[in-house]
Amino acid sequence: GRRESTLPPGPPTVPLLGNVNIFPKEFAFFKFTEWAREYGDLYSLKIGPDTTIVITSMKAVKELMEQQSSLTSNRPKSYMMDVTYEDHYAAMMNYNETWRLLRKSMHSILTPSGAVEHQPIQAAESTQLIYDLLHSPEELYTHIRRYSTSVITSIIFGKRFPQYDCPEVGGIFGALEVAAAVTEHGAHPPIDQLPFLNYIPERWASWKQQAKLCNKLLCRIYFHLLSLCEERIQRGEENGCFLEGVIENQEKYGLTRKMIGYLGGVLLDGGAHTTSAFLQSMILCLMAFPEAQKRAHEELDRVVGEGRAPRLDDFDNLPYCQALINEIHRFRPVAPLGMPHATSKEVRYRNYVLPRGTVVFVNIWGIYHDPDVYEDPETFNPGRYLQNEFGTKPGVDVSDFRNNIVFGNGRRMCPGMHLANTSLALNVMNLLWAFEFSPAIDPRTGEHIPVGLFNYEKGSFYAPAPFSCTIKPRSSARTQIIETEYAAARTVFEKFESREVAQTPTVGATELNAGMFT
Ligand code: HEM
Repeated sequence: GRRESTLPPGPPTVPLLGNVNIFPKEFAFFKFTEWAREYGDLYSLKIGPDTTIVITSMKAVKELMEQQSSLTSNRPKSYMMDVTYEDHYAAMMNYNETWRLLRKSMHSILTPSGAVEHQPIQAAESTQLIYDLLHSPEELYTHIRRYSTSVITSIIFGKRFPQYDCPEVGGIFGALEVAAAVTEHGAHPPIDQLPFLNYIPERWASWKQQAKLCNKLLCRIYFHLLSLCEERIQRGEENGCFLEGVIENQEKYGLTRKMIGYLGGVLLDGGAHTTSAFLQSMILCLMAFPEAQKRAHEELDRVVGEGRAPRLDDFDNLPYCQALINEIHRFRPVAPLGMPHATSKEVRYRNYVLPRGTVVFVNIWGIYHDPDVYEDPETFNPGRYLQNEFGTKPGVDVSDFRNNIVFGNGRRMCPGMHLANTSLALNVMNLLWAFEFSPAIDPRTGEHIPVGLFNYEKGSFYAPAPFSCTIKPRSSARTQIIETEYAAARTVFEKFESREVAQTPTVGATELNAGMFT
């Protein structure tokens, strides 16, 4: 547990455990940020004999995660991930030949030109989102979840979900929440660093039961969706989804059926929760900072007007909406600690030596909330991104900055980034063009319910806990247009709603309701 002299500094250690006793159990980025202010932009934590480093500056991200990306692109060994994904995450996602083949197979979603093919379903789903909000605004939270799940399952598996109460959608989110909770760092004992913990029998080791159950829940969903895709191919009813291309090239890529199911699953996990967390945070910010909402409304009125709905090509002419997206990423990043990387060999950086297997966190929260870099970082102010591209204070050296840090770094950069950017642009435009969002009124007091800017769920992703909100359409002309656009979107939906034979699984409601994870 003792810190080697060749490591960056960090909090004092205790014998054997190192820093295990002070490793935060939830919302680790808050503590990581406090430590960054004390120990600097590169510090280390000892987790038993293993080393973790935390990076909290754009300069160190560039020098270590990008310029030395060939050494810092592994994923840490993780018992929870191995059980949850039956070893497939490690097999597919470690930086090896399989990973390279998979990245190749992801071409149709990875590249900007490939992602363009999926825009029609993204636009149609976004239309359904505003249609749903028009008709049942009180279900905001579940409408956003339906949207983000349906758009990703359509693109990846070719199957859409028109309602939230399809058994799959609730199941997907239930399972993803469980997965995010059980795989959160600090949420369970450090089994990877202290392997003797693995000898604890399952009946006393709640984390073992949770990982197994999580695997069961996720598997049912992934392979159910894969069967639907396979059936469609057999019927000759392909709809251009991502997995059709993978199945067609299965031999070329050397993938088993199980790997294909997990590949789809990993993309689903990566895409559903993130997009919905972003949109929910956006609505919280719009309620809490009405001035920002007003400016976005004014810009949309000027550029789009109320005679038609926004189109994707409007986005280039909407600098304030672009700034709003950057500010939401900064203010409430969906993955405040990204996803941890690990070093594949010994790495030398500054005057330090980081051993092979060092876990590396990029503390996105700490970078984006640094008062030396951002004026008043705890205030939501999209305008900062109009003053300069990176929203920084005057005089800050921005030579190492980039705005897509929220999507990760180096060779592991998020493969869904282009799809996500399209989704965010479409929804920011549509939601703000169509509605005004304000805090809900407490029926007992008649007062506004305060906006819970820190009322967020635990887990690897930072997503708001369910909240209420008043949503008003901005004009009857817009209401009319939403109805017409939704009717037109039906033609896009049809091919993602083909008849099915595969039985819908019971997606773990019993286990979830059994309160095993509460
Ligand atoms: C707002 C939206 C999103 C955000 C903020 C986001 C963020 C991230 C981050 C921070 C990582 C870790 C990168 C790293 O390790 O350096 C990641 C990885 C990943 N993302 Fe996203 N993501 C988003 C949307 C999506 C979408 C739509 C998809 C699917 C189409 C997706 C699929 C994935 C996958 C599969 C990985 C793991 C890649 C690997 O391990 O090599 N993400 N994402």
